[in-house]
Amino acid sequence: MKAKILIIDDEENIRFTFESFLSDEGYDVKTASNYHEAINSIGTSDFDLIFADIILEGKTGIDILKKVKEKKLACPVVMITGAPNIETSLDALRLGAFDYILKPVRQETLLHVTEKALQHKVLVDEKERYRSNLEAIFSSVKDAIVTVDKELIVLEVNEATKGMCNLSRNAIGKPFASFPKYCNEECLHALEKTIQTKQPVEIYRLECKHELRPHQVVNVTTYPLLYNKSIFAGAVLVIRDETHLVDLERDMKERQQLHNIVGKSDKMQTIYSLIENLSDVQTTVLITGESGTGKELVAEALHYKGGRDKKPFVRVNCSALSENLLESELFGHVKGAFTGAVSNRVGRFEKANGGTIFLDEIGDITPRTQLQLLRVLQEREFEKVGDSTPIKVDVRVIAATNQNLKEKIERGEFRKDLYYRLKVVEITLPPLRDRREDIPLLVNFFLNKFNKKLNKEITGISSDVQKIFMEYQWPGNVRELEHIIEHAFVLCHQDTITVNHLPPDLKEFLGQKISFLGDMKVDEPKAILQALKKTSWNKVMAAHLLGMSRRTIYRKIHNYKIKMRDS
Ligand SMILES: Nc1ncnc2c1ncn2[C@@H]1O[C@H](COP(=O)(O)OP(=O)(O)OP(=O)(O)O)[C@@H](O)[C@H]1O
Repeated sequence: MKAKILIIDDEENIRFTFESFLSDEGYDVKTASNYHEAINSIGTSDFDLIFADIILEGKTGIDILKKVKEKKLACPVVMITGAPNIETSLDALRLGAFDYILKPVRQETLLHVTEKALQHKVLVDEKERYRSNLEAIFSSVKDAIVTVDKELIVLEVNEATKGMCNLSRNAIGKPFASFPKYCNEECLHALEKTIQTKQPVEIYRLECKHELRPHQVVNVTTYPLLYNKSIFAGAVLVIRDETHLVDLERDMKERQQLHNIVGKSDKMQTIYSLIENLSDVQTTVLITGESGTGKELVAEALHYKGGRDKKPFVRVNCSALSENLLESELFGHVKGAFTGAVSNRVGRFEKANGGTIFLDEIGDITPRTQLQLLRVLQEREFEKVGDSTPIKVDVRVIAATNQNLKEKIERGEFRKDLYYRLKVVEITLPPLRDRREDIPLLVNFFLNKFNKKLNKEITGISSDVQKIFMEYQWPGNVRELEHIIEHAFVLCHQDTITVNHLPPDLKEFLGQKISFLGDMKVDEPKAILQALKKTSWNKVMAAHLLGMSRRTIYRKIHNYKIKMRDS
């Protein structure tokens, strides 16, 4: 764009000469013959440079200069002056004029000054842009920022500091230490340390004990303030409010449920955080864990807590179908693709477009399906059975298995490349016996569920039942607990579930435990042997039945020289 220049002079020949010299050089030139005309032009147009005669019928070029400064315009002003007025021109320089040129004006001088002034304007504009960007950042960030000089005098304070520390811009120019801070002043000490050592200081999760914001927790950082990258000039204090995050973490720690998953143990808190971190990213997730631990619930939570929740969640049980049927179920088929394919069929991948496909029991798929799946994961496209047209889909894949896929890989039954594609992130659900503290919560959850479903008013379980639940091994995990409570609901016609309402297995468990403990007093090796036989030689379960620790049973088996079935 052409630079815009204004010439202000009451002498027509000067205006004419300047205009023709500068227009010839490609500048956009306007002229004004007196002060009022000039002020009018300045008010209506943005100039990159102004030439103003020192003497202007009743006014001076200095008046023009003052007006430009008053309006905070960035354009340089060059004075045009005759020899007797040099003094005035020097005054003008002191007042901020960029330069002056002497009459009679030579063309080269004019062009040279013009070029210099315009270059200067470019630099000033650049600096101003930089400054206003910084200012915008400084005032818009949510962190409180304070800068101080080496004497701890406040140089700058941003908006956020008012809310967090009750410190406003009135503090500028005054000692930082002189303000009532209503807090433990740890930030002041951090600043003092940075001033002394010229090193940054970081305080993580500081409770500032602020009288006006009693729960406030902040991260405090101080940095040395360097001019020209090396001259130490003071320090910057940055305070980040972490209160919300700390509250959130506290809530998460006490969380008892996420979506339909129930549990408050630490193990479940870890699972909840994983789900929340993964719900909005599109990575493939492999969910592992014993049968009945809630893998499908986790898959649903990942889908419904993320951005795909309005799109379909499609579940496929990979073990329920033969290879051919599974293939057509997953990818669809066209009419006539095989005997029985009487019409076109849309596959589950296509149905899940935009949403999530949950491939349950992934460990059971055949090598051919494994290969097809690998291709979908790699290329996000597949073909229907009996058709060669590739179909592109945007589907998030979540897979689950209760099998040990690594062992399957070693046995050559599962593709390693597919395993790694599926297991971008793995969520491993703990068995119920490893999070027994969740059992009472789960029991309540299922009591509520079945009271509603079966229209009953059962309020709790007896202490014997509670004891059994807390000690039983739960090989079927939460599903088994749910079924046992459902079973008890059918038999129970009072307000409390007792041992009589439990299935025979569990009643037996209690009986065994009592009789073993009785035997123990008489003949310990016999009781251990019996417990081992009852539990199919599972030492951990036998120890449990006998109420001893795993280490104790190992030691006693060794001391009594009890022969294990297969040793
Ligand atoms: N943490 C939990 N909170 C509430 N219910 C649960 C929880 N875990 C499992 N369940 C319940 O247990 C049953 C089994 O859960 P789910 O089908 O998700 O387990 P799974 O690990 O996928 O089992 P499988 O490997 O046999 O497919 C469901 O009825 C589910 O609602």
